[in-house]
Amino acid sequence: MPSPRRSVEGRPLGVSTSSSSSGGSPAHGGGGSRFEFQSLLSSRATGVDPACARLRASESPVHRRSSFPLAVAGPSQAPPPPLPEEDRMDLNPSFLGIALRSLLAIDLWLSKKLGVCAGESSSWGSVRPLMKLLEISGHGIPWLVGTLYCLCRSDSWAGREVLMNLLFALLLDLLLVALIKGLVRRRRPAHNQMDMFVTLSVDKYSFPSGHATRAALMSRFILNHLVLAIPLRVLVVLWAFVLGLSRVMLGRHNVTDVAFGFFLGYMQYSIVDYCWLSPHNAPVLFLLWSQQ
Ligand SMILES: CC(C)=CCC/C(C)=C/CC/C(C)=C/CC/C(C)=C/COP(=O)(O)O
Repeated sequence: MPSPRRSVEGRPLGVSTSSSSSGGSPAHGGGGSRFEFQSLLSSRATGVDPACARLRASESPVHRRSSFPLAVAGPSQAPPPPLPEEDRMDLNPSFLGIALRSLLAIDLWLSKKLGVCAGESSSWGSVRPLMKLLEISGHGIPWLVGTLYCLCRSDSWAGREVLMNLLFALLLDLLLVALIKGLVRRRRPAHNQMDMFVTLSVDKYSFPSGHATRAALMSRFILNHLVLAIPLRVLVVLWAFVLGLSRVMLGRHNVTDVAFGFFLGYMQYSIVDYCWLSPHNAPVLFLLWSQQ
């Protein structure tokens, strides 16, 4: 009977070629050798060095899971059925889980550190009124009211077209943010004071930041449809960035809420641009509005 080499854990590391060719007498619990025999055969068939294949197999958590019980089980116990190849996919969620948990921990730690205006007594508490002013500048209501007002006052078709699309962009943003907030249901940071100006019911949730989506969407919209001097263009980008930062400083959001909000707002503009409403593709809308 061939004597298999063993690892320090007592697991068979492989069987000799002679035992393999003669069918392989189970060296340790029967099924363990068969498992090794198969891995050696497959490595030879693919032209891989058997030593490397054995090492990889013994390092693989999939292999470890199936071979460990075999090493301790008695010869009378039947080996568990071999794990299907696709079972290796099970490893990804745990690795992804660890990565996500680490990212979440960094996010929470950084957000708490940056939440310097979360309360009046916070280290930057004196800047809080300024941050709240910024909050109003990115709120949905002033933007909606302002757009509707300009739409009523506009006397050119070109102006009406741009404003109609701005209104569409704002409504799309409200809808998408409410939808994602309702689905994800991530709570706002514990250090946040819920003293925001007019909120919807989903605004008790923080992912994504509605102010960040609006900031990215509006700044992209303005930069693409308003002819502005360079300093004003820089100011628009700066406003969007500082508005996003102020959400974390006020303790309203975690960093990832704002980062995803910027990304979503940027993508929303692409949707608006793609579906651009004009008297050609939405004549009813423009006719209805001109009759107001
Ligand atoms: C006027 C028209 C045509 C429609 C009104 C649509 C509507 C339901 C408007 C509500 C606006 C509103 C209350 C928005 C909430 C904005 C807000 C507080 C977002 C939260 O931002 P966050 O950064 O804290 O996530």
